[in-house]
Amino acid sequence: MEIKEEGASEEGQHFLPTPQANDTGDFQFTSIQKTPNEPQLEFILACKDLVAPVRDRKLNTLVQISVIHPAEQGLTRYSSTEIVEGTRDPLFLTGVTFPSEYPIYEETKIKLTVYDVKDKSHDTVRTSVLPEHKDPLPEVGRSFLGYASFKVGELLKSKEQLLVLSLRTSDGGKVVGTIEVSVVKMGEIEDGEADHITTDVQGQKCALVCECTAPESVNGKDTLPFLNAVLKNPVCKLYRFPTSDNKWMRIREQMSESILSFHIPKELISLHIKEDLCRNQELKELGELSPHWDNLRKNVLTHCDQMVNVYQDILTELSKETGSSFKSSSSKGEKTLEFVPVNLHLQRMHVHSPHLKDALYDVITVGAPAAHFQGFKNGGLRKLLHRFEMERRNTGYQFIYYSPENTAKAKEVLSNINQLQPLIATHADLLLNSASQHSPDSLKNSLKMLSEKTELFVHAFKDQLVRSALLALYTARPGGVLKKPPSPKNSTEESCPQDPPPPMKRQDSIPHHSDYDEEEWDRVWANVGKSLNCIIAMVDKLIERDGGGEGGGGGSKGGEKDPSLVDPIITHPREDWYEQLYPLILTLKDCMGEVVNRAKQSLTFVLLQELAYSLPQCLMLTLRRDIVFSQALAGLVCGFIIKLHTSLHDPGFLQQLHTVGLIVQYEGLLSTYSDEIGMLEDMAVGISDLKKVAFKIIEAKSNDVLPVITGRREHYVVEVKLPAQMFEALPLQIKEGQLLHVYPVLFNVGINEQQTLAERFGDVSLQESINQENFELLKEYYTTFMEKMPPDYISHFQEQNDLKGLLENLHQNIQVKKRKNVEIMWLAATICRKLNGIRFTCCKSAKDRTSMSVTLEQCSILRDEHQLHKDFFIRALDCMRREGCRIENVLKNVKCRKYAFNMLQLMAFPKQYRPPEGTYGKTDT
Ligand SMILES: O=P(O)(O)O[C@H]1[C@H](O)[C@@H](O)[C@H](O)[C@H](O)[C@@H]1OP(=O)(O)O
Repeated sequence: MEIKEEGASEEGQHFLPTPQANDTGDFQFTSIQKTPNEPQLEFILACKDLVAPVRDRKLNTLVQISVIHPAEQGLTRYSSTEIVEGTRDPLFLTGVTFPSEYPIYEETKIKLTVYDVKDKSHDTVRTSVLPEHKDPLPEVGRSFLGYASFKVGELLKSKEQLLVLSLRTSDGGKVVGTIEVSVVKMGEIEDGEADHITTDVQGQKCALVCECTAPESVNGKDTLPFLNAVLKNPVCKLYRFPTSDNKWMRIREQMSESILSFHIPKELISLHIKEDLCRNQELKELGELSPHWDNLRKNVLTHCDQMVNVYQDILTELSKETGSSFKSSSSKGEKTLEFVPVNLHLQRMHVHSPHLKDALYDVITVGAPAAHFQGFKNGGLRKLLHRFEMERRNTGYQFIYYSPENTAKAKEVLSNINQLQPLIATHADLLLNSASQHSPDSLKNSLKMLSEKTELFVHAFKDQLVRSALLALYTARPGGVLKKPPSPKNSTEESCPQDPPPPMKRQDSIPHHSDYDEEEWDRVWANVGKSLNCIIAMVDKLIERDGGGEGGGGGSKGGEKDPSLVDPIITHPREDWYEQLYPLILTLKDCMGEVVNRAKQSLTFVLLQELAYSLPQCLMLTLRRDIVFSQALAGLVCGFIIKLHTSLHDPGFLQQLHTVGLIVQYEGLLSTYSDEIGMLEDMAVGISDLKKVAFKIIEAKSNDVLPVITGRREHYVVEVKLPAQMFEALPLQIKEGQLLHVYPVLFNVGINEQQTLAERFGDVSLQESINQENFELLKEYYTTFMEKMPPDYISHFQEQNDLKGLLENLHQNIQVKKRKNVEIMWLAATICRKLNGIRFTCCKSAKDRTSMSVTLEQCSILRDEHQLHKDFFIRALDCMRREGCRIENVLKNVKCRKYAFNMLQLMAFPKQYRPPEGTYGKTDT
């Protein structure tokens, strides 16, 4: 068949197969036998004896790979190799990979077109995916040398899965060299596995025999279906690079988006709505207040109700985005997508190198969590929150100042009450149930549970804040102040609502009122404990008299019984336990109800104070913080799930997970200049807020594997589901639902031209203090890690890693005032990887600077951990930046295959962060 390049579309579309792409119509095609979730076909290319159109011209060649689907005549551009310079026998380091989802069959035809590139700066100026051209695109800066084509089935059935094809001119006549196509299989155990292409790589003779050691199943293939439920639209790229001992390593780069980008924000917004509705209800139930406070409450409620509507509208809009898994950089300012992280991806590098175990290196790349729609004119959260708090502390009246810690405490106690009260009621009912069954063992167990929960409940109120809030609320009640007639201010307040409000009450002069009976609260509160003791005593007595008294009730504690309360109990042989216990349980519930009532109202009054000051501003700040947190959380959950799945078979990791928790390290590339200062301020708070998140692993009971979030702004629990088989293999502590903690740290180093301005004329103190503060956090984590992990683990760990040295080095680099000190990022990332942590890289859009950084990190790992040949470091870097996943990321975001840098900008970049010629330029972002 004559191949005509009809309707050739831009490379890169292959990773987004349309539904039609899978539709084979009436035709029956032969599927390729494949390992689940592994690419269907991967091959590498080399040319030999290429004939230059002009004699003596040195050839700079690349191969463009196109696909002709069997049911169609048209040709789809699929990918390209890198340009290999100055040789007639180019051996390409960039290979070709067809992911498992790609509609490829044995009948699919592959066309390989070889070009001679004359001007590299033009080579990647293939900008748009949209226009469809009838004829081959006029190739600026390159000329056609020859082409060859083959059917996938021919390659797969060929001897040793190798084809040597003649390259012909476009009229199909003249042979202009040969091209070798060789199938590769990553990570498969093959004795004496060999590459068959022998050639000279840039004058370096490579022993082209890959002596692959049996690789471990780094993919955790059994966990992949589960992981694939959250990862979507993978893009895969394949490379082979020489090692320092002249062997080959193979690298597969993969980049996937995640449906968590949208799922987590939706979950979170629903929780905010629930939390705020509940708070609004509690404000309404605060009871009668004096006119000043009542007006304040009305005002607060009006605004808070409006705010709930705002969240509801956003949720409605987001709910329309069913199935979405990617927010592009160009949508970062869209109001309805504010809660969704920008350009979130898993960037994975799978390395298969001789003599070493296969290894996976994951980085989550995402735009810095920031409130783009609200903008950065007044800075970001770090500054805004600080300023707001200072103003609140120092100005105004009309409200009582409670510190942010006290406000947070009030929210925590309220939430504990809301959780514990129904729990205690349930356990009390279970106790009655056991009593009616006359079962001593079950009675003891129920009592144990009831005692534990009630003790927690009583403990929740052991706080001075509740006392002071009770008094404050007392004085805010209409009757509360009237009891003290001598105060004219107080008496007028009741009769004359228009009068000026009472002066602000400072926290350092916590409300005090002589008529207020502080001990009343103590009595109410203590009654809960007392009524529990009555129940314990009664259970002990019932069991004892039943003849089963081998040790008393499960919950009783020496000295805690109040005999005066137990004595009046009249008992009978084989008495009705239910009847004996029922009134005591009723009393417990009543006492608890009383405590809950008072505490709830008083703490809600504390929350009223928080909202009362500078109301719209306060709510906007909360919204901003929620937005930033949502973006950060979506990334974190994605990172956590991926980490869990890839490390599930590592007992050391699992132990670390439940004894120490996980370090989560963020690399920021934002500059401390102009708007990006605000972004960094948002990001710093968003990441720090992730401390409020804990994970819990639960067994998946259905096909719905999406994580579930519970909690409220002060504390969230993310439940991650695992299939039964995997769940069973977990350590007991994790299976029992122990909360798993994360320790986020952020290190930022601005690298662009804006950072140059900041360093010369601006201020870098924000970056300095963030790095300093986060270094302390990282050090704390390391100390806990060393303390909590078992000694034999630690001694082995220390043999392998000099973490102490790395930390010292990082500290010195943070202290030293060196411009664009990118060593900080390398050290922080290395420490994170060695500590089994979750890695993130962020810039404004996670598109350009992030791409430079992750590709540099990947190649540095290949150099340091997998003996990448030192002469190939830059070539490997250029391959990844030119034809790898990250250029596809740029294309996905801005529909243009160019990093958004210009020459001037790049001159300001540290050298290793500059992309190769022809891959950057002006784009419409
Ligand atoms: O992915 P980023 O590095 O945040 O993209 C920047 C790019 O670095 C910069 O050179 C360019 O001028 C744009 O500002 C890019 O940001 P966009 O958000 O506009 O893609």
